[in-house]
Amino acid sequence: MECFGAPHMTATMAAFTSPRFMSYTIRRRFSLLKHCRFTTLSSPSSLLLKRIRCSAKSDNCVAVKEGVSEAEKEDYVKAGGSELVFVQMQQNKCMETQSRLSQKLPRIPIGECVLDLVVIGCGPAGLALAAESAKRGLNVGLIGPDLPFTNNYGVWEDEFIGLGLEGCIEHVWRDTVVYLDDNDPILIGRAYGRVSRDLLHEELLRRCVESGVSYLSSKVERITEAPNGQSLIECEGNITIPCRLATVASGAASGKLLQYELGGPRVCVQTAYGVEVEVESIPYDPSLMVFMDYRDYTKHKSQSLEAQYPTFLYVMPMSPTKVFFEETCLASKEAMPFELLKTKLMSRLKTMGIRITKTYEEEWSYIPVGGSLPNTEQKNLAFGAAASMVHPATGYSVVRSLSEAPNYAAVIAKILGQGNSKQMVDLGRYTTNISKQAWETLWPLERKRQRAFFLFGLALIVQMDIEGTRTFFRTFFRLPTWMWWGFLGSSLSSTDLIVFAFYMFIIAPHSLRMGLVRHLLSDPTGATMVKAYLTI
Ligand SMILES: CC(C)=CCC/C(C)=C/C=C/C(C)=C/C=C/C(C)=C/C=C/C=C(C)/C=C/C=C(C)/C=C/C=C(\C)CCC=C(C)C
Repeated sequence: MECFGAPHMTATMAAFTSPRFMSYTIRRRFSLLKHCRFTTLSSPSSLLLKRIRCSAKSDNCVAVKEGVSEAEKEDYVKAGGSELVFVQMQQNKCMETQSRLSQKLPRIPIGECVLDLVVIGCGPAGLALAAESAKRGLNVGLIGPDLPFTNNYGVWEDEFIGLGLEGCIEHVWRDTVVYLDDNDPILIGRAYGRVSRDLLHEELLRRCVESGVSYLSSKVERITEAPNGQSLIECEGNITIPCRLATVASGAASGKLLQYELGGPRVCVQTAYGVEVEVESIPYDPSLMVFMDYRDYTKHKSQSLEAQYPTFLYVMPMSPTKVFFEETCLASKEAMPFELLKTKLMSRLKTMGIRITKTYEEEWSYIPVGGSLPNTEQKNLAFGAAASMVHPATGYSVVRSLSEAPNYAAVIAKILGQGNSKQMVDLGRYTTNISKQAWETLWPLERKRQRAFFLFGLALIVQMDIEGTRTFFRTFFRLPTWMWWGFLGSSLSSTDLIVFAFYMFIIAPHSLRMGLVRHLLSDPTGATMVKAYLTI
């Protein structure tokens, strides 16, 4: 669930890149900006440009399969595609609906004090953590580009109610449905909501204002450590902000500010292409959200596409004729090309007899899943996707970040409170150890075990063909509700996950059982999972 679009000219691209990860969302909006081209939300890098390219001539964004050379990158910059253009464009756009952080939050006083905590990144995870930390009496600064939220999140309604954020849900479906084949659909019995990115932004910003967070609209170049143990946040424009602790919450692109464990599992990718459209009619019940439609719409006409990248349709009917469709590849080793996703979506809709009469928005989504954990020996902390908090087997993360922010903030406040600022300044090493306590709160052994299990599941999913995927999810959704609800919400303990695994094994058809055992014995994630469970 996410972004939007523009017709002939506007292409916005929110991109997050790092040597380790790359994540981006590209939006087009079909009405407003006329002269914009493209840029990245965070720093453009050659890695990003290898994957994405926007045509400066046509002003349309296209995802490209081939790499983009440094020379082409330079040509692009010469042609006027600068980060600044993008940021301005984003800001012009967001001003329609979302407040600027810099309008509502006081500016970080530069050169006047040492902040307790700097949170880098202004997405949901960053805002939530900044607000929660300031609420606990810390002097908190938030740093990042003053850009709007571009994602439209989909959430289980009960989880958002639990966070006190139900007011940010713009549409609720009383139930959710999964189609795996032409047999009976599976009714999940759980209400699903579409989060309004505007309302969520407003609410989290309000919490920052109320708790006294200060703000600097800038891009962080690096974090260094002063001899006295302070962290120095070096921002563009030669601005340096000293603080006692820094937490990076700038998404999966935070690689240059953080260190990650070496030799971890490879990063896989969840890709999706979506459109919000007006149609003549839809063959779905508008009161139900379609979580996954894995039905064979090609009727075997397009075997190669299905075999290479099994995808499903994610559908949010907003009314009997207004609907959001998203063709989604749950996870693959290599990113599924966006053009292919789009072709599949259009061909699926055509086969289903769905005629689009108007397109409101278009969205591309790229979410890295899996990969390594941050190195918990480092002094700088992380939160949200930067801290590998994205659920490896589903790609969901916002609920986990929002729900863990209060506890994480409490631990940060506690450990900063353990040493007065003199101790912290004098004893750099002491501060490092203090960070370790916070890391262990985020990634205790128990969480690491759960994650090892999810990574095992992710490795299993990416090797399945479409038929295997259908069999797998037929089994998954036959588990007792608490099990698969808990699995999707990351709330099963590592012991629960063992029960989950055995249950799944027992009810699985023979072919899947064999697959599970083979995977356990042969895939490296199987051995890692067993090791994680044996570590005490
Ligand atoms: C923008 C945004 C944010 C977004 C966009 C895109 C989209 C739309 C997305 C969507 C998504 C979704 C819907 C998702 C979903 C997902 C799911 C459902 C998932 C699930 C998963 C599951 C799993 C992984 C499981 C696993 C399991 C296992 C691993 C098991 C195991 C077992 C065993 C091992 C057994 C053994 C035994 C013996 C040996 C005896």
